[in-house]
Amino acid sequence: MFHKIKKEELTWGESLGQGSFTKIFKGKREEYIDCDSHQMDVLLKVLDHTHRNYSESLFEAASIMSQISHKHLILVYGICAVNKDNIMVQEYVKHGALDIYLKKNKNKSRVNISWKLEVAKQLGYAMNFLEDKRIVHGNICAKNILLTREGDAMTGLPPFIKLSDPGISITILPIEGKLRIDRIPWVAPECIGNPRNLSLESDKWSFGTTLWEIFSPGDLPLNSLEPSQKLQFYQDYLRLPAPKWSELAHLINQCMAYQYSLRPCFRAIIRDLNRLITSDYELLSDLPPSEI
Ligand SMILES: Nc1cnc(-c2cc(N)nc3[nH]ccc23)cn1
Repeated sequence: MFHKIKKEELTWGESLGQGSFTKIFKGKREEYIDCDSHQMDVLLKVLDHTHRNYSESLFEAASIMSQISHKHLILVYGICAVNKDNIMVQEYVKHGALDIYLKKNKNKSRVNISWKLEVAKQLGYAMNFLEDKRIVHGNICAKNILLTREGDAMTGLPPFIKLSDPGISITILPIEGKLRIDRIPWVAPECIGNPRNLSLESDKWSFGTTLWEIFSPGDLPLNSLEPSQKLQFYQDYLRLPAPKWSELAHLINQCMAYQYSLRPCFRAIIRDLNRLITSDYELLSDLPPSEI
């Protein structure tokens, strides 16, 4: 299941904010290797004990990911139980979540089309790895993509991302609450009525929404809609505003097919992303990012 971490190994640092049922802190973990002590930066994800049933879901999701290792998946070191709180100890990823990073670097030349395509392709590799292992993530979105390396266009050094754990699964979120509706348009339509429809196919829908996020200039999809309007969006089989780059729009719409059996596998998605990378998108590159 999980490696048990002693609280004496951990030093608590600054608060980095909070998720739906979690508080996150930067920290350090003292590790002894061959009698030498090593301090490493870690992220401490605390689940407040008032939501104990959510904690099982949080740790179950993370434990699935910690049983596999891939360069584009977050590393979970283990769990530390302190008093009634459960703390997940993860590797610390220097540049944080992609959604914040995209907003902060909206008009920076560094975050150009090839940068975004590279990030999308790396996410595709992580998802293809999970698909091959028949592992459903369940919460693919820019907020759960972490940036290990910003990359440098001058030296041609690409960015490097890691997919974070999915956090609380929508199968746990109560339908009466608006938390599940709030996840529209990331959560696939078939999962709104019955979250147990969460599947490898629903991850493809979320990948499409995340592609849209990566290429939109820091906007959130359907951000202006009320929860009831978000539901209506699915009932009317509507689509997100298409980016001007028609090949990209086509790939996003293929992933976000309402008929889940029509969504492409990640091997095909990676092939299509490679085609976008080699296409003459240079023609687009003189457009401002918001025009893609
Ligand atoms: N596994 C993770 C997850 N998030 C971070 C992170 C890094 C940062 N620079 N600012 C942040 N603000 C919030 C979270 C965070 C780091 N590692």
